[in-house]
Amino acid sequence: MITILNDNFSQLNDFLHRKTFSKIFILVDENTHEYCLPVLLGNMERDLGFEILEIEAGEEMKNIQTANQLWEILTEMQADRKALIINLGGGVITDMGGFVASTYKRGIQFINIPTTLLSMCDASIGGKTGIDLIHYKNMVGTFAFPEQIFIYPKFLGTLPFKELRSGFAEMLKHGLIADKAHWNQLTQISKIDVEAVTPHIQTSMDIKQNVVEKDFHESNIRKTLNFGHTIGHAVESLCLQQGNPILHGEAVAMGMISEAHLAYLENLISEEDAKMIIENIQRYYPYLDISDFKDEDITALLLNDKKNVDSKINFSLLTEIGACNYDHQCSQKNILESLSFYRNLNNA
Ligand SMILES: NC(=O)c1ccc[n+]([C@@H]2O[C@H](COP(=O)([O-])OP(=O)(O)OC[C@H]3O[C@@H](n4cnc5c(N)ncnc54)[C@H](O)[C@@H]3O)[C@@H](O)[C@H]2O)c1
Ligand SMILES: O=C(O)C(=O)C[C@@H](O)[C@H](O)[C@H](O)COP(=O)(O)O
Ligand SMILES: [Zn+2]
Repeated sequence: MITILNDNFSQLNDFLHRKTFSKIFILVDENTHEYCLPVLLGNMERDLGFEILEIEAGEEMKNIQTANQLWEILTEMQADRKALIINLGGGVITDMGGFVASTYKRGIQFINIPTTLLSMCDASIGGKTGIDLIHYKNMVGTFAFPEQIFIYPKFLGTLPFKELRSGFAEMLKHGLIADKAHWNQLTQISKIDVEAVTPHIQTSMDIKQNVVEKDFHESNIRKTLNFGHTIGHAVESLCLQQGNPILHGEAVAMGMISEAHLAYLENLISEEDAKMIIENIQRYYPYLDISDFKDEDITALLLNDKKNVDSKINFSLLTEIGACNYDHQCSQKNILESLSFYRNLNNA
């Protein structure tokens, strides 16, 4: 269940009082500790005891070493099966905290309080938890629903612009795969800022939740939420491997451009639609230099995508603006052409 919080967080206090938790752990990173924790603690009723778990910020922390440290701390603090983890942060915190909670003592309860645009509209919803393996994105994880998701849009007030823009990419994705009107409204935004994006958060959350309700375990339609991620994740992984991480939404924006062109090459959408989608995404996102990455390096990662079966690369591609297929296999020639199309945008 998703709740938009009042300014006094009364729904959160009600939830915490209704259920009896043996201990409450609040997972934060250094930035959500500084900017969001004081707001949460200022509104949480005093009789509720808690412990703070803090990790460094960034995708590089979403790994087994961090998970292990958190499992060890929970053990040292004698967290039992009635303990609760509150994930207060962006997608790294909700993915990591959800993973740690869903595996510790075979699963304890957790709630998500997302603090980035990306985690409000996407990562905190749907129960995909996980960590990266070496540089491979989200290779180890669980499907585990949070008990509740509490949204407080005012947290966005301290979010850096690049992070806001990163989350906007997943919102654009929601419009492209499922709701043309959402896409049309988002693309009317000339400057991404909190004021412009906030009115669209609810629609974007609803799109994600609707898809997840139909297919929690990603057997079919949930794969559409992976549009832009097949190529996007490969590029994000390579950047992570180089020690030069990019933001998830920046990778998804790049992936959506390549995959929109790929959908055109595969005769799924018209050239005109592909061009319109690509030009709009380019309005918001600077060109991402992938010239260092060889086709073989990208293809090797595509071959490990989680949607693949029998060593065949399964794409989720647009069939129109507002609709997306899945399990679509493309010719190798078209995949490589979509990458070279992206590289050439630099000179266009
Ligand atoms: N599970 C899912 O369904 C799902 C969906 C999309 C993305 N993801 C994952 O989410 C991650 C990306 O999430 P993200 O973009 O939220 O990144 P993030 O968690 O790294 O947060 C981005 C940055 O903003 C800081 N921050 C967070 N809230 C803030 C605030 N209110 N004020 C100031 N700074 C703040 C963080 O400390 C961090 O430095 C990736 O690992 C991606 O794979 C998961
Ligand atoms: O919730 C989903 O399903 C998604 O695919 C949403 C994506 O935006 C998100 O990045 C997700 O973590 C990708 O999952 P993965 O299974 O490709 O790792
Ligand atoms: Zn994503």
